[in-house]
Amino acid sequence: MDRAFHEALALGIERLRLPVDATALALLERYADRLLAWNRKVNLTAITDAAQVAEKHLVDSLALLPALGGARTLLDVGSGAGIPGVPLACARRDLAVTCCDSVTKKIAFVKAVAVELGVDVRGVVARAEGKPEDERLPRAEAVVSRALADPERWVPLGAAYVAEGGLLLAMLGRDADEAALTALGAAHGLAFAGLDRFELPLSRSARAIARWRKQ
Ligand SMILES: C[S@@+](CC[C@H](N)C(=O)[O-])C[C@H]1O[C@@H](n2cnc3c(N)ncnc32)[C@H](O)[C@@H]1O
Repeated sequence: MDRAFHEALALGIERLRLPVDATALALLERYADRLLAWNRKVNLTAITDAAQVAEKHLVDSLALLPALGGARTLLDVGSGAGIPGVPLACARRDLAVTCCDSVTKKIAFVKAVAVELGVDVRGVVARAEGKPEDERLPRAEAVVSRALADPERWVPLGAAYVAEGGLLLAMLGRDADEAALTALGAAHGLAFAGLDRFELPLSRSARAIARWRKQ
């Protein structure tokens, strides 16, 4: 990967004060390299510029690290090429990650890259419809999705996969509204646990991460 990739990754990690060690940096670089290599044959991402991959895929995923707390299992619903699940597994090597997507070729990439990197990521081809047992999907201590659905659809769907006492996470943009998110969670048995706003340093894109706890 080129210098712009390394600078974008380092800047994001520094600005957001993310706990990413040297081993994780090496794994993240290999993940980005494999993503772009596969992307020449299989359509996995519209982003092909290395610095943008660093910021919009890697840093955006790693921004979830503080929100995960002590969770030991993570389910990423609609992971596509493994985003955010695989970057999180690179940084938190004690975390058991399941990536699920309804598209077989995307999960084929997730499985291949997990073996190549030696990270704890399981890929499952499934269409998540809120019935974890029928879908061979786990109930996890943290459940997340990126770019899958708006909060009104994601909260009821994602809540079905959260273990008792676990966290549901939503990756949102500028419009995130704390009062609406609190009410939405309450309607589905979730206690609102916080909204963290930040900005991606290069693109200056506004982001927010919402957290709810299953009671
Ligand atoms: C816009 S892509 C986002 C992919 C990835 N999370 C990212 O941020 O790059 C949405 C993905 O969700 C998958 N998807 C949509 N609905 C799904 C469902 N109900 N269960 C599993 N995967 C789903 C699609 O196949 C697609 O790969």
